[in-house]
Amino acid sequence: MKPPHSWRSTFRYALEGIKYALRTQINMRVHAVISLGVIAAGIVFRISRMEWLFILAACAFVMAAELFNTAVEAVVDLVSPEAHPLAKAAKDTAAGAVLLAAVFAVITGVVVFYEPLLALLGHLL
Ligand SMILES: Nc1ncnc2c1ncn2[C@@H]1O[C@H](COP(=O)(O)OP(=O)(O)OP(=O)(O)O)[C@@H](O)[C@H]1O
Repeated sequence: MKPPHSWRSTFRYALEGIKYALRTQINMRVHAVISLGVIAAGIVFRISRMEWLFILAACAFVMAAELFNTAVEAVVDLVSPEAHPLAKAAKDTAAGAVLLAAVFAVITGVVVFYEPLLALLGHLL
């Protein structure tokens, strides 16, 4: 039996996975940039503690879904490089999870930032 990995190496492998997704998936980079922008907006607009929870959950949800999607794509490409209906089902389902998470994130962003953005526009115009 293989010896268990140390906590440190488990963490390092997880970071390698995140770096792999950032390097190979443009969508992951887009999610990361949008998440940073939304976090900056949260600081600027001084959103409430509850709003922070929703915003951070939405960002984490989208990026976790994208990481799972990347993992599914890698496994499918490994085991079924040629076209197969189950390969299609696996990739499409994983992509569906990302879409669902992204829709939740957009709704969360609108609910949280709608009023402060409107107030800011009111000041500027
Ligand atoms: N082996 C396969 N068999 C059947 N259909 C496939 C297969 N690979 C991909 N597809 C179909 O093509 C679509 C796009 O696949 P692809 O691997 O390009 O995914 P992607 O989401 O565009 O990934 P990437 O982010 O790497 O561009 C899948 O959602 C699926 O419908």
